[in-house]
Amino acid sequence: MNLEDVQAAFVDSAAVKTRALATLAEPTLRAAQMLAARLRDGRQVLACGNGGSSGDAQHLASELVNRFERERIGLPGIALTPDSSVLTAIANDYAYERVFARQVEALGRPGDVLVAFTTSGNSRNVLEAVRSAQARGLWVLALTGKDGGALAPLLRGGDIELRVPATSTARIQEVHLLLIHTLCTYLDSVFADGSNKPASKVHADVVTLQPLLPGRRPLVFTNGVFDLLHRGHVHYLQAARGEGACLVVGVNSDASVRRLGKGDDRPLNTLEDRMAVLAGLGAVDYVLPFAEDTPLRLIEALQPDVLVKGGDWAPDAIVGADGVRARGGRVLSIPFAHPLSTTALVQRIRNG
Ligand SMILES: O=C(CO)[C@@H](O)[C@H](O)[C@H](O)[C@H](O)COP(=O)(O)O
Ligand SMILES: [Zn+2]
Repeated sequence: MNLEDVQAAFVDSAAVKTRALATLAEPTLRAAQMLAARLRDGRQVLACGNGGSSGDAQHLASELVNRFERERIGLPGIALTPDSSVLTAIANDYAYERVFARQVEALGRPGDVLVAFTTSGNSRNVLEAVRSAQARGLWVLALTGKDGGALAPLLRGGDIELRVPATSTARIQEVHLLLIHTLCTYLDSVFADGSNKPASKVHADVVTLQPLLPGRRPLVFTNGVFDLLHRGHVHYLQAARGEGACLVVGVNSDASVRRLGKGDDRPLNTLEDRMAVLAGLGAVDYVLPFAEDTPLRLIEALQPDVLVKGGDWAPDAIVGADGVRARGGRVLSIPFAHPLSTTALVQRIRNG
């Protein structure tokens, strides 16, 4: 090896990073957002890989538990690679393929994250870990390379693969380290205010909510305008929450409220304000908007176990009822125990 070879290694590494920029910037941001949302929600990160990738798993865990570039709270990151007693026991008593999967089964809880490092996508113990993680309701973030190997087709809808566009294991690993640091920079920005406040209840889209839902079933969904929150609303939302383990409320966007014909000046409160008020209720776990006339898209994406409407809706008239029932779910109409309508309230205020 001469000086030119050394220079070529630098140039090659830089070229791979430049190529990766084109394909990986957007999914890396999405992965960072998912990771932050889960950590905010009290979930933990497990990480695994072989050889250089085992170092990556430990590198990530150390930066989560300790800190990265800014002062922030410690975050729960566990590398599944460094405990030789655990590794040798599992490899000896079961098989080497099981060394990570067994730990995922022992330590992982629904909603946690598995970060799987494999440049080929073919390490069998990493594949087994991914299968175990999926079976337990963990979200999988896979850092791969080459053609994604056998791991890529294993991944499901919500999972994310960051595949480095290169074939050399070393070059792929060099980008994996960049990805680790980029994820950590994002986590710094989220947690550096010293806060460990829980995940925001308000979501702009179902995509950021989805990762927080594993382990939160039966999932209850309801929807409405909630322009001026009154006692009837609060009572029915509490009753709805009582039907399951998690209540998601879909809220009509301002334009979608205007299309309901409640009056030219409605909604009185903006979508942002209406969602913030709902998020303040203990009964409400998550709030997200829908811009269409009906919340059907949200219902199809969330697949609730219980679909609820407040007031005098006949269950059969509730949008999405057929799909929920077809999946074995329940559809309920919860009458307002305190029948106050926002429209009537507005009228009374206007009339003085
Ligand atoms: O660090 C290196 C090569 O740069 C090696 O230790 C490399 O990580 C090992 O060969 C691994 O077993 C490769 O596994 P994988 O990336 O294909 O999952
Ligand atoms: Zn290496």
